[in-house]
Amino acid sequence: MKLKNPPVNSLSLEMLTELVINLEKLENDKAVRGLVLTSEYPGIFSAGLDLMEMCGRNPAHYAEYWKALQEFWLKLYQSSLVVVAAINGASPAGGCLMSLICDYRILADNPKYTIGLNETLLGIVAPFWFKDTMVNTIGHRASERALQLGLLFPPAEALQVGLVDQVVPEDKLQSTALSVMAQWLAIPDHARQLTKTMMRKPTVDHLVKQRDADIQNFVSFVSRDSIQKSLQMYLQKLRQKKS
Ligand SMILES: CC/C=C\C/C=C\C/C=C\C/C=C/C(=O)SCCNC(=O)CCNC(=O)[C@H](O)C(C)(C)COP(=O)(O)OP(=O)(O)OC[C@H]1O[C@@H](n2cnc3c(N)ncnc32)[C@H](O)[C@@H]1OP(=O)(O)O
Repeated sequence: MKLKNPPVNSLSLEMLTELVINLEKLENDKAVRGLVLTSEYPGIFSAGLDLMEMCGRNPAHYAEYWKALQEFWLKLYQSSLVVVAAINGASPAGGCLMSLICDYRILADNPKYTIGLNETLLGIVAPFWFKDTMVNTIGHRASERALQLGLLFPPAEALQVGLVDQVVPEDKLQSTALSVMAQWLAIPDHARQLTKTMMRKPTVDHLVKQRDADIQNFVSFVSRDSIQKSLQMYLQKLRQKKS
């Protein structure tokens, strides 16, 4: 599946909705057992959540957006398919989250392709289920440091901390993803799927129990004037980068 939402594959409401629909289609297709997730635009895997969905909108929109994000996370994290992320570009914040909920992560070796949950750099806080997903991958101490500092790891460091499973030359990314997929598909589906469910259930249950409260938290947090100001300033900085 190639992510295709120009210019930076941000996770807009429309993109999240389409991703869920496409995942459902693939899961319902008995001929499909695995999925390689990559970007149509080498250089950018995903810029994460769409900042335009979180700026200057009304509370009902924020709630709808957050619910769609939760839905996407729940769908992909619990997918019965083998999901391999072939990360062919920068993967900050929500882009990193999307990689973390796959089963295996391969990052192309390019110093510009950084990955991490950098929310604090924007003056916002990674929600508990982003944090849980990261802790499940790299452990508590490394997550605490990465989250507080909003670290974006270049490939060698991402590998060292365990944020990705493999770093390969850019021209070997797709072939590596296919051989990893073959290895995972050699395992009987039912045993692998039940194991995945068992490993992920506590984290899923944590969000499911708190879903409505989490939406309310997001809406009140993102509606604050101070947060709106931080996000606007961050967007402005991104735009000024060009001039
Ligand atoms: C108590 C807690 C309770 C509840 C929790 C509450 C809040 C927590 C909320 C949310 C968690 C947030 C998660 C996120 O994912 S936020 C998004 C974070 N993303 C980033 O920081 C990445 C920003 N982008 C970049 O660094 C670069 O764009 C990138 C490296 C991806 C690509 O660089 P490049 O030089 O190729 O392109 P640019 O010129 O920078 O960008 C082109 C164009 O795209 C716009 N853009 C970039 N990123 C985003 C984005 N995430 N959303 C929307 N738009 C984006 C950028 O402004 C440019 O636009 P324009 O100038 O108009 O062409």
